[in-house]
Amino acid sequence: MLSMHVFADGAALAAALADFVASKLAARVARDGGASLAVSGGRTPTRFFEALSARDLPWSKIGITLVDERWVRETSDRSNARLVREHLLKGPAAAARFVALANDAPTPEDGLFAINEALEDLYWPLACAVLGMGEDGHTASFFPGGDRLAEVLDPEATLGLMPMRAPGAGEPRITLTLPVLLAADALALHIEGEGKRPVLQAALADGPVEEMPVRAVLRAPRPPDIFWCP
Ligand SMILES: O=C1O[C@H](COP(=O)(O)O)[C@@H](O)[C@H](O)[C@H]1O
Repeated sequence: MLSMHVFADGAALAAALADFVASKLAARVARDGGASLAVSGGRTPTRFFEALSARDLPWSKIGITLVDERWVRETSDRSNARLVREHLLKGPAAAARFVALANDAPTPEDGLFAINEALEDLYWPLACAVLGMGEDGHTASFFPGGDRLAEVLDPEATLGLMPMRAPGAGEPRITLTLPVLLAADALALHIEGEGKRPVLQAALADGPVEEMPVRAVLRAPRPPDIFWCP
């Protein structure tokens, strides 16, 4: 059953999504002594990151990583890690442990082993994953036409992290796979802007997952909470 949370504006959405994520993190820290969060990049999450960074949480017990990354240096304004460092890992949240999904290796394939090793230090499964959605219906780096789309969407995928290349993706990518995301205690889908309203409507309608890969999470047995504002 889908839960749709609709807000008048991005500030109200950011505050509510920060509360949602903070509650999931706090619950896992209370239960396990630590918790992990995976966040998306792109343009949408900035306000949410700022709101979450100010929440009163035991940040030193919290690990943060990304849902997906573009294979670029952190100096690039296309870097999702850069967005996290500038807008989330500040104030109290600076005490969190951050594992980036890109490194200096020339390709995602070359860098994968080291990233997987670093990810082992986080608490699994994730307490929460926050997804975004592109206007082409991608989420994470599950792109229409992606060269490894079938593998990342495979519910039995044994790898948690995979490279991805796609015509609409720009740079080579790296992404958490669907089973890792669906194993999270809670999943949120964060969508802002009138331009994405028809995209979400189309994604919620019938049609192949390969055309709009965000359908893979919308049709999951435990679908995400959707946080939407115009
Ligand atoms: O490329 C990406 O795009 C999506 C959506 O980004 P937005 O700019 O439309 O908010 C994002 O969720 C993903 O993490 C990012 O790598």
